[in-house]
Amino acid sequence: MPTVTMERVEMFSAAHRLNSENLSVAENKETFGKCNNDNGHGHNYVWKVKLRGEVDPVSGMVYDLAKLKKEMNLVLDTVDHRNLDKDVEFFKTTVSTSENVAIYMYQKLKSVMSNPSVLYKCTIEETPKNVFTYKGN
Ligand SMILES: Nc1nc2c(c(=O)[nH]1)N=C([C@H](O)[C@H](O)COP(=O)(O)OP(=O)(O)OP(=O)(O)O)CN2
Ligand SMILES: [Zn+2]
Repeated sequence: MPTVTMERVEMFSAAHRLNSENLSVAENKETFGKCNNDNGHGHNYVWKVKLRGEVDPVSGMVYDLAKLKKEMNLVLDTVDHRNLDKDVEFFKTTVSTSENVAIYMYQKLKSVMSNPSVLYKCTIEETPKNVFTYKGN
């Protein structure tokens, strides 16, 4: 059967602070600079989910978009209008860089998808200039 990729894009707003519990106060300042500011800062993140799979001959779809929308919303609810470091368990022990946000969103989505085998990659655009992609490996 022909293989097709499909992509859905969502946005969310969240606050965070780059700080590692494995670094001293001075090392955190040195490593993360302004992003280590005590009171944090925020982003309007863009989240792109790409699926890849065979087109089902009956439905004509790789994956039902209505289903994907619901599943992505379950993940968005955990981060949108949140403080990532304080509200999301994953980031209590993992620095909230966009590399790790991409990993979190990928793993969380995979855990709620009815057919996770078609999940190809998740991309996080922290700003239009800073873009991060995780493919699950
Ligand atoms: N590898 C990473 N480096 C940095 C990350 C990250 O997630 N991964 N994040 C940050 C900060 O959190 C911050 O989001 C950077 O944003 P911003 O200051 O807007 O980015 P730039 O400095 O590139 O923007 P300019 O417009 O060029 O000033 C930092 N590093
Ligand atoms: Zn940031």
